[in-house]
Amino acid sequence: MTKFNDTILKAFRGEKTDYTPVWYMRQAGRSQKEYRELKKKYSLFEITHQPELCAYVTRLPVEMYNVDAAILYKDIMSPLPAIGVDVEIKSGIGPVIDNPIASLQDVEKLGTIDPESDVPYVLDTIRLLTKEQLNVPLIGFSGAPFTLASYMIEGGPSKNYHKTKALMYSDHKAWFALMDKLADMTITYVKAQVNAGAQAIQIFDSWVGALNVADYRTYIKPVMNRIFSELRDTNVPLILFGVGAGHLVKEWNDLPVDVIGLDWRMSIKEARDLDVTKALQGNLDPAFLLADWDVVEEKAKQIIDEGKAHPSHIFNLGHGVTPEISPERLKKLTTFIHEYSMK
Ligand SMILES: O=C(O)CCc1c2[nH]c(c1CC(=O)O)Cc1[nH]c(c(CC(=O)O)c1CCC(=O)O)Cc1[nH]c(c(CC(=O)O)c1CCC(=O)O)Cc1[nH]c(c(CCC(=O)O)c1CC(=O)O)C2
Repeated sequence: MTKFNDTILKAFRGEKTDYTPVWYMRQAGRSQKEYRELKKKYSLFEITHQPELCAYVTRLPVEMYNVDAAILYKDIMSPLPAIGVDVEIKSGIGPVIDNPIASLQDVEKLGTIDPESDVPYVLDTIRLLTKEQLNVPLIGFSGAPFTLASYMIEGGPSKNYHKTKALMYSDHKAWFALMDKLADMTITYVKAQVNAGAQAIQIFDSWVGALNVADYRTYIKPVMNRIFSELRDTNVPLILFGVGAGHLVKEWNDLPVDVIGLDWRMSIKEARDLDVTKALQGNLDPAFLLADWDVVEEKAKQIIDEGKAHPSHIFNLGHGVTPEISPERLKKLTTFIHEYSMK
């Protein structure tokens, strides 16, 4: 195995690096033909329950694109069955939950997670990857309470989160009990991933941008503060990411996180102009990867240049790789980022 490359860990910690490190959200799976072949035989949950296979899927993009980190192949829904949520991933729909949360009684029925007995395959995959297979860091992850709750209350993906917000606004007891249960689950689950070997953690609060700043402060910030404060003890870098959450970055900058992940709606410079001091991760709109190469290069240069104005930037997309993006494009982009940022 070649020498371990810890460049991205330095960038996560806010240190200057020789080049801009890069990884892509949803880099595993999606457009790779090796993965698509596997998906004809196995569902996401079937892959994640088999550590050798799951490690293979996690490694594929590292080997194919030469990215600076791996992210464990699994879904933000993966820990939910352990606490009593009947979740299924339906093709063409996404996660579907048969027993949605509607009241405090529903919240009280939720259990707790014991990672070693509930998700041993997740921990075994991490051990396999970090002890034997990878020469770059492995990022573990969890969904955040608001984003997980949105699926648990709506019963599946949503456009407007009306049921979620209705519960949040009208039943404070149920809402805060749910946030606490999901925070406990997240903390225990993430700590287990770190103990198994994960070297950084991303918390996906993908849909929290649906809230305004005042509601974020009232209903979400305290629980996120608790999660990150408790996770600080793990000593691994902590990344927080959300979609359409530019209006929340000042709030995020107050939290004990190391890195803020931006989607493409707010530039790196705009975030810096708001006095965001944390390391920044992002933020090429994945749609660029379907455009002509010179357009991609132009935009990537701008992002790298803006990132370099401050010690630490980690290149990423503004959200996940989509299935139609070609692996060759991602490989070319990675090489370009590495070479251009070294100049
Ligand atoms: O996004 C999709 O693929 C559509 C369905 C969907 C899933 N989870 C979901 C959604 C969105 C929604 O419906 O609200 C719900 C979901 N999963 C996830 C997030 C966080 C985020 O991306 O902002 C979210 C919420 C936000 C979002 O949809 O992007 C995280 C996730 N899913 C997944 C991964 C792992 C990976 O892609 O390597 C990861 C995270 C790690 C990473 O960024 O790499 C994997 C995943 N989830 C899912 C699938 C489809 C499985 C199948 O069809 O059998 C797949 C695999 C694939 O894309 O080929 C199901």
